[in-house]
Amino acid sequence: MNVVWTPIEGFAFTDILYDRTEGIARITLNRPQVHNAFRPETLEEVMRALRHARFDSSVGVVILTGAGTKAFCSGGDQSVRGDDGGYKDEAGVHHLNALDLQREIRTCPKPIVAMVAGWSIGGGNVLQLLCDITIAADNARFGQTGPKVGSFDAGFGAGLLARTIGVKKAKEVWFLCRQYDAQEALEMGWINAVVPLDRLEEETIAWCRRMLELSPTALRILKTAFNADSDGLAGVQELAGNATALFYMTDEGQEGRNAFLEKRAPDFSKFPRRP
Ligand SMILES: CC(C)(COP(=O)(O)OP(=O)(O)OC[C@H]1O[C@@H](n2cnc3c(N)ncnc32)[C@H](O)[C@@H]1OP(=O)(O)O)[C@@H](O)C(=O)NCCC(=O)NCCSC(=O)CCC(=O)c1ccccc1C(=O)O
Repeated sequence: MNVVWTPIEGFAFTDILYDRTEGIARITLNRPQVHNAFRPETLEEVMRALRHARFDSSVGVVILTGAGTKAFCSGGDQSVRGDDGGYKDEAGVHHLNALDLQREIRTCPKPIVAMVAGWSIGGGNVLQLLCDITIAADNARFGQTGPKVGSFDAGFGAGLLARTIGVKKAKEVWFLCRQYDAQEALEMGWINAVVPLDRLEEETIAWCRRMLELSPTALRILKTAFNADSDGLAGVQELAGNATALFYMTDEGQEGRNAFLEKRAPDFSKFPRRP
């Protein structure tokens, strides 16, 4: 399969690549010299691209991946980890903005697919976990290193992992800091599929194409529903926002607005009171 990727113009990214094919936008972490470890600038760029993909109505699915075949992402770049509570940007300001990206992955109303070759480690593996679907190559290896390098992700990194692979396994992952191959990850329910490395892109595109054939509104609301309970009231807010958006598209919702604008009493009598 020959997929033609077209760069998306208008950005001067240094740490990521951003391109598209059909209705699929692809964001590539592009720091292969450090196994695609992220620094604050990397995460800002991913968030900019993700927001752009979100508001581009011709995009239905987003792929998050890493450059090359050796790594998806090895987490926070330890060489810019500072002593003041975060990772330093080029101006010396400390950030923990992986957490911002985590939330944006969850609240993006379009499915996000992690396409993983090689290492998926530390905060990089948490990003993989947060993606809606993960397709891994047979050379992929997954793990958390926090307790080894003086870090931890006690938010989604622990809680969502426990929901995904079970509490005992999640504790094992974090307490032992072992690495797991793609087949083991698949058996744990950590990822969705393992494919030969040379078919990774083809298979990922096939999964994306399937989602592009389906109702975008149904996928959008299902994504929100999967996150709603673990996001608490913010999750309910998002789910409810979808209901409001749909209601705004109905004659009944529009009657209220029209009556206000026309300075008359609304007439809701023609709308059924469904059982
Ligand atoms: C991934 C490895 C197991 C791969 O090992 P190997 O194949 O032997 O390759 P190496 O020779 O080790 O690596 C090649 C090259 O890359 C450099 N490198 C790799 N990973 C990193 C990294 N994370 N940071 C900086 N540099 C990295 C490595 O030094 C080599 O460079 P040379 O110049 O060639 O020597 C192995 O590389 C490995 O274990 N890497 C480290 C994995 C790790 O511990 N990552 C950090 C985990 S902590 C984290 O990610 C927290 C971030 C986070 O998201 C977060 C969490 C909770 C709250 C807030 C936050 C937040 O906002 O940050």
